[in-house]
Amino acid sequence: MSLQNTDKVTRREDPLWGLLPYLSAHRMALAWTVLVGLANNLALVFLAVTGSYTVTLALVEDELADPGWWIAGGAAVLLRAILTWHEMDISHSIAYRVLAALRMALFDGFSRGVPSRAPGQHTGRLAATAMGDTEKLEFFYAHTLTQLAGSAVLLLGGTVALFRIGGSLAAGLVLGLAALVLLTLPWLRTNARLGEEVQRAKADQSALAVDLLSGSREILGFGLQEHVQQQLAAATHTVARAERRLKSREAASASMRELCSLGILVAVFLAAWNRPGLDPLWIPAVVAGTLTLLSPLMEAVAVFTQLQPHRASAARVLEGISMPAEGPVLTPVLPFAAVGPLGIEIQGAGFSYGDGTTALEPCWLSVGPGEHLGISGRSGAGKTTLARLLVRLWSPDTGSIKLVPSAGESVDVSSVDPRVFRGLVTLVEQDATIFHGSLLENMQLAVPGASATQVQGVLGRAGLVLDAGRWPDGVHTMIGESGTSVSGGERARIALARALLVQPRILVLDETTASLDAATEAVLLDAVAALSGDTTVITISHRDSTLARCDRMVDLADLHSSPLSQPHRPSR
Ligand SMILES: Nc1ncnc2c1ncn2[C@@H]1O[C@H](COP(=O)(O)OP(=O)(O)OP(=O)(O)O)[C@@H](O)[C@H]1O
Repeated sequence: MSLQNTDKVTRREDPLWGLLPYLSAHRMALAWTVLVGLANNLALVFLAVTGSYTVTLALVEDELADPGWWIAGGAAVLLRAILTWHEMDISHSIAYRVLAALRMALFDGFSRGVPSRAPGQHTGRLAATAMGDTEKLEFFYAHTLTQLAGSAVLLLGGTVALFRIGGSLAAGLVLGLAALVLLTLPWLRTNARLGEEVQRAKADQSALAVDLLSGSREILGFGLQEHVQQQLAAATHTVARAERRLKSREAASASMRELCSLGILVAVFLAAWNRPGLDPLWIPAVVAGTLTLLSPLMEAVAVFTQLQPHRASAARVLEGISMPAEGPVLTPVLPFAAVGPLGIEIQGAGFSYGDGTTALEPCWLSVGPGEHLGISGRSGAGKTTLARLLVRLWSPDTGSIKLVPSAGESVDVSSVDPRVFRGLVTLVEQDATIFHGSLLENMQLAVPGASATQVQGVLGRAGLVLDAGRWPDGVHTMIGESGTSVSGGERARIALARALLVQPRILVLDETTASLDAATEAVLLDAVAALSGDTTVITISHRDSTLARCDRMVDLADLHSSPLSQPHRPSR
């Protein structure tokens, strides 16, 4: 699942093309940018030609050009002013749209595929892809692609125009550009390697920054500040060194391009000079026009030398976007609108992680609608894995998990519309994430639009009373990133309240109360017990005291045989 492993993406297609379908909504805007850029470049070429001609005429012949030339020149200046402003305006707007489209598709992919948390996967690298790679590609699609398309048209138009003046002039341009491409080719591989080195160094730096920020307590606790500073300095140095090498290479490439530009200009000048029948007054205009034409063409060649790092960025983004869902939805999606509590039927469900580790041996279990079941088991038996299968974060490799309504057909969890399913089954884990923001904002993640009164009510049911001393702004009190300002007990109550707000039919609690003292746990268990009958509850815990109030208790180790041969344990 690692984003560094690009094998999963189909390599038959260039990843830069592969991302285009995600931008298809903006294709008209992109095409318009190409047209505007092209018109702007043409206006510049026209301005250079008319300007040079009128100046040459005045200097050499001591004669003012016809008013038509001045009017055309003035119109070109005006047109360029308008087009430059418009180009800047639309290219910024399209850049933001491209960035938003790529990031939305990427975060969709991450949210589908990231729950597996494979060992090679790192939040810092995912962040580097979401921030750095997408920005690089935003520039590519919003500016570079349009620039390349415009340059191709300019090259064609310029060659035809020069050819009409004389074949040797066009030959000077084409041969000069061909020489530049030939000189550039051997550098491509090294440029690509250097570009990728920079991206890799930045991704490593991002991963390190995430690790250091999340481990700040350990850093202080173990007195590792100096070590951390050295690590950061080394990572920064690696990025700087890679960037320096890339920049020097780019500077050398730029010098080579300028040399070739000069060669082309000299060739065009000599060809024009030797062109019989060409009025010498037009020679500076031809050279000026060619010079203006060359600037975007040279930039296009420069872009070509830097395509490979863009390709690598596109491959990483495409891989993120194409992450396979860990809990895919089976088609057809079945209508499921059962009322009342839901039971669960687990039939031989087993699961292995991508690295082949068997996390859960096939197991069988029936939970009746409205039942409160407790599951215990040794550490590493697969309890958390089972909880995540129940809420469809992942899909079982073997067997099935079905929702059982009080009346009507059972339905495989994978066939239920994801939006419907999220309202039916909710999981609360021990380390439930609290997001940066206020208490209310955290609660509204579960139910957007939930009112302050609703939130207060549900917090009260979970045993969290918002007294003014501790919660000065009530539900609007900020609780900080990862819930920095809340205690373990408060975090557990907030997480439970957030789940209760959804009013799920099935509530799965995975060690939710594990870090709480007996009194705090009792409050939470009371809130859970009050659900009995309306909501099916599955409580996973090591502690017998936590499971004591369940209707029935099972040990995960006993579930690996079919229901008939499972050992019988007395109900409460
Ligand atoms: N992302 C992962 N990749 C590979 N193996 C994993 C991953 N997560 C868990 N495992 C392994 O799967 C097995 C089951 O893990 P799980 O967390 O489900 O057990 P558990 O019963 O909840 O354990 P505990 O009671 O200690 O929390 C363990 O052997 C664990 O090492």
